[in-house]
Amino acid sequence: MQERAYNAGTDGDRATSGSVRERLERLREEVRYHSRRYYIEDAPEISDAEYDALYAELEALESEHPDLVTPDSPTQRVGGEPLEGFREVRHAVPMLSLANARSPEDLIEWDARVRRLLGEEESERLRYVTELKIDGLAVSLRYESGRFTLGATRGNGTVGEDVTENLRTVRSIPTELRDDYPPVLEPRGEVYIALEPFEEFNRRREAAGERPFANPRNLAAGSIRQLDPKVTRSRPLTIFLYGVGEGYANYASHSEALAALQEYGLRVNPYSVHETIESVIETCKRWAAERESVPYQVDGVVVKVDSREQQEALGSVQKAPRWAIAYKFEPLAGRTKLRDIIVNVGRTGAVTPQAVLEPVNVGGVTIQKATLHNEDYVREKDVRIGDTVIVERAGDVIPQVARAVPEERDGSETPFSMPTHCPVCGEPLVRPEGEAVVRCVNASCPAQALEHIIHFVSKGAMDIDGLGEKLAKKLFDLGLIKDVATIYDLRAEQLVPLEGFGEKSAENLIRSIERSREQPFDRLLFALGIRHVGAVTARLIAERFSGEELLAGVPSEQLAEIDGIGPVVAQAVSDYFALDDNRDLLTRLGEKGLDLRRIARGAPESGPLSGKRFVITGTLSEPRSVFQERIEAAGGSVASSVSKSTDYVLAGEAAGSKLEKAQKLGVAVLDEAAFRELLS
Ligand SMILES: NC(=O)c1ccc[n+]([C@@H]2O[C@H](COP(=O)([O-])OP(=O)(O)OC[C@H]3O[C@@H](n4cnc5c(N)ncnc54)[C@H](O)[C@@H]3O)[C@@H](O)[C@H]2O)c1
Ligand SMILES: [Zn+2]
Repeated sequence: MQERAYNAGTDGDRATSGSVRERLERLREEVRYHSRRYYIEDAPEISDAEYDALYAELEALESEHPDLVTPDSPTQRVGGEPLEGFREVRHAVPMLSLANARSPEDLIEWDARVRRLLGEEESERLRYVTELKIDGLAVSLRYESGRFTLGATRGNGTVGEDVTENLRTVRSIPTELRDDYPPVLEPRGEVYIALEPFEEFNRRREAAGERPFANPRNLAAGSIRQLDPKVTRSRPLTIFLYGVGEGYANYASHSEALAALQEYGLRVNPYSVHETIESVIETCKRWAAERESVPYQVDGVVVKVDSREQQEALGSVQKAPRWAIAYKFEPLAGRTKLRDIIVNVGRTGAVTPQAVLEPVNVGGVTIQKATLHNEDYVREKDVRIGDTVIVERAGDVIPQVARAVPEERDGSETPFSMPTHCPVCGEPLVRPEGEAVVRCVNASCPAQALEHIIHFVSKGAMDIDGLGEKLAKKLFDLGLIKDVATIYDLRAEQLVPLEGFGEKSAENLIRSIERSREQPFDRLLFALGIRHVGAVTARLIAERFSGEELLAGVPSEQLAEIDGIGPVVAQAVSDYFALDDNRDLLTRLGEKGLDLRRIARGAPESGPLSGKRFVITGTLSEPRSVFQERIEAAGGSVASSVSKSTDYVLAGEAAGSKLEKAQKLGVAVLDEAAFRELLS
């Protein structure tokens, strides 16, 4: 299996690639190879999305040819074999995998099947539980008379590895349960590492000259399947429990079991209960849209039939129960061709290489451009023009080229070299010492002015509807706008003769420019594009200082007194206003009627939470937007960072630095129950 695995999966002309039997065997070999890399060696070579695509192809082909399905096919077996060096543990109740749903339609189909199997009468009391699908390592914990006696990995589902000593080092796994637990209880869950500690861990590793880990899942799995518990202890592992193996019969339902686990002192994955599949779908969609608000890696939502009796009636097929299904989020990675590498001059003069891609759908968004960060990155990753590349979208970060696929090269690919002169103004570029970034330092470089304009009119900034990147460039090239202040001098007559404009659309644009004058001062401050000043920082500054005050000059020490603003940001802001050109710009904007007043704290409206400022952190039983809506409906508001002016922090599971900050500042912290009470 040294042959490059994924070639077969992307083979265009399948009819010529041998008989179905051969193709099946080749796919199986590939899937087996990558399963071994993933489950046994904790060192995957391809992304989950790529693996899932291979697996789906195998499944599809097998379902077309059911007679060719062999019992040793990866579709028929769970995970991997136990590692040597560990004692084997035979699971009393098998630890299974989950069937996948990739769309709401899949869930509807699954619901119909469940109802059909249960029969009409039973279906009437059908309830579902939804939980986030955590990307970590499945383990089973055995408690006898309330004492932790045995911990095991899933292994191949029937036989796992004894990792008791390693699990003892995980602080969120209690050695003793509290309250009245059953004599034998086997809670099951996922050991994982949250994103923040993962990044911190990698930072420290890199500082020590060691290689960083690719993702939290690999680090968590590698840390548990580790022969030396001392190493495990040094890893920021934690656990969420989401089920019970042996001892499950003590509970009438899944949700009852979860509530009990919580009573015993175990950390339970947040969950919510639903009466209909529509409500389940709604929740799945919300989580998909808000997956980035979850402080640990999740790749979907698990939907489970709540009643234990119903679960038993439904039973299992092959390697997964019929009573549960995983709604998978769209992968945030895709594979495509790199057509070209161009360089982009940003509004701070930073010159960054950008990938021009063959359009590819990544997590529901079509991507045509992605960042390549800087010259060193391109060199280290050896990304060449013409390469097949893997593109990733992580959080709200700009898509990036994660790596090239060198196996796909045909020799026509060309390496990239950074230009020596600014592609926009022609001045020589400089690379300040110790920096990875190449810059154009020409203050009158038009690229910077144009980038400023594009940022200024964008959605999060002044939000001028109808004035997008393309049009901004056109107006700039025609000399109709020179800087952001001149946007407000535009007249409809100037627009009408332009291609794509009529009288009506010209007036519409002028109207939306007019409207943008009413944007609050923090938006304007953000729109100016001051280095390091994002939307949140702008708001913090605008709460304290007005435009006039900033124009008069606020010393950086005074800015740094604002909670949430550090010395670097404070310096950048005071530097900005120290420049005549910048002061002049703000003055001109003020003359054009833009609001330079400080924004006062939100005036109280009616409602039990009127005037109260919330920050939401951690994972709650429902997506954050649900809670935000409730807060706003009750007259409160939600901010993204904790400061002295925050009234409450609503904290779910695995709340990180925001919770710490709230505690430090003495801000009241609410859990869901306390929040509900406050609302009523
Ligand atoms: N990159 C690779 O090379 C590679 C190789 C093999 C597998 N994989 C990845 O592994 C996954 C497939 O793994 P699988 O078949 O073991 O199962 P799965 O991850 O799809 O589903 C079952 C597992 O989900 C986990 N889980 C998380 N939250 C849960 C919850 N709330 N309730 C119940 N279970 C929960 C449990 O560990 C359980 O064992 C895919 O995401 C696949 O992409 C990747
Ligand atoms: Zn330039």
